[in-house]
Amino acid sequence: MPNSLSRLKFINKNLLGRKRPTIISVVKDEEKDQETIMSIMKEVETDTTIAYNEVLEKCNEQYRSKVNPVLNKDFHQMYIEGWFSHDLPPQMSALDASQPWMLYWLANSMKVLNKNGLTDEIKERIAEKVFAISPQGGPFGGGVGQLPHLASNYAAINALALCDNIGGCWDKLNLKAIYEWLMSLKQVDGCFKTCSGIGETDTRGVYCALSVASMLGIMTPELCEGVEDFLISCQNYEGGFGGCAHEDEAHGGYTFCAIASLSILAAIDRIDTSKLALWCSQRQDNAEKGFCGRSNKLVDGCYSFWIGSTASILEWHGCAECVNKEALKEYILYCCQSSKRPGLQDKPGTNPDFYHTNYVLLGLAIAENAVFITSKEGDNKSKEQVLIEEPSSATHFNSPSCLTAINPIYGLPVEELFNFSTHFRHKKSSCSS
Ligand SMILES: CC(C)=CCC/C(C)=C/CC/C(C)=C/COP(=O)(O)OP(=O)(O)O
Ligand SMILES: [Zn+2]
Repeated sequence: MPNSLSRLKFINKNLLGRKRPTIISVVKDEEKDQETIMSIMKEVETDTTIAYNEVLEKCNEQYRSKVNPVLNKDFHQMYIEGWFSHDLPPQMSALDASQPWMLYWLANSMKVLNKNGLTDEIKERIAEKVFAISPQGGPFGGGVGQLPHLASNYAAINALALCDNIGGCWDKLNLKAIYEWLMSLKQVDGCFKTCSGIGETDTRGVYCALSVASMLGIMTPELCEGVEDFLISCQNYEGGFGGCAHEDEAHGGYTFCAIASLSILAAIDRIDTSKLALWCSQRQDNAEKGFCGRSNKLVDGCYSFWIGSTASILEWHGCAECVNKEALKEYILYCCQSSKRPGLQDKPGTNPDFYHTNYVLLGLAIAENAVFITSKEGDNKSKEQVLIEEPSSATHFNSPSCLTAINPIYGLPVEELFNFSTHFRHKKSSCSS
């Protein structure tokens, strides 16, 4: 035993870099049956179990303390208006490479809360800021003088989609430059590098590339070549998707990127949807009620969108409801907002931020606003196409919080997405005629 303990300590310290102490329990030979081992497992206390119990206690405090809370819409709207009308404090300089993200998160949160909430003045300022980053009309980096990046380019295009073509800003986009840049990032295995030369490759990049290309009407067979196969290879034994191929750990964020991309490619039927649905349902626990992003991790409000939209897309494709939307709504209303500070948060006791405000609101909008798509007879359009091209043929059940209807694939309001993509479809057909 002393030998094996010191060997374990050596492996942990030098090979795995773990800081936690190793706990060793001696099991007598006659006790070595399944049950004894199970009970030892339950008794082990680790940083993970301590953190889990602390979070659960904080959630329970919220569930005990309030009676049927509602979404405090005016309060959260104040949060967004406040950030649109003040300079960012110096401690937010860490977000310097995420400027288009901040525009998208804030503008989108406002639209979800109130479809008329963005003033023309704010829309003009958003467009001005986006085109200051790339006066050539894209592709876009995270700020002035920064290299174009798939994630910031995605956020910049989404932010512009929320601006109703103010000042003709949609026509300033350089579709040719964006398309050629996307093609230059393509890799032989079907995914995309996030940035020329130094970028990483995973399902996030694929989603950012396909989302933008499909909205701008610049999807081509060349752009999509090998993408489906790459995405399919990211589904692992758990049923969810990792960021990379072949058994990378399944994670809510990467799973959303894969499933939304496969949905854009109308290729959902090429994956194991039942296993994915089961994995999604395993992300939700009866106790906390919200979703976690991966096995044995903590509940977090942003997965209300990453997992919630994955579940919605699966439902469109005939899977039974695999998450408990009522429980999720409770988590959001009880645990992701506080009466002390406006904005939405990850979990009780954390601070609200732009990212969580957007994704918690999107998660609530999707959970409350079921969208059913009915294809017309003889119509060979995919459900995704129907929703983008003819949102009026989708039925929306009004949400109790009266939130704007959201397209789960794009994380944008159905109406704005329709107007934006229609603009580019018309442009394309008038150029080719
Ligand atoms: C459109 C686009 C680019 C989407 C990105 C989606 C994505 C990958 C989201 C994951 C974000 C996240 C909270 C990671 C945290 O990992 P963690 O280890 O801190 O959190 P965990 O403990 O919840 O896993
Ligand atoms: Zn989060």
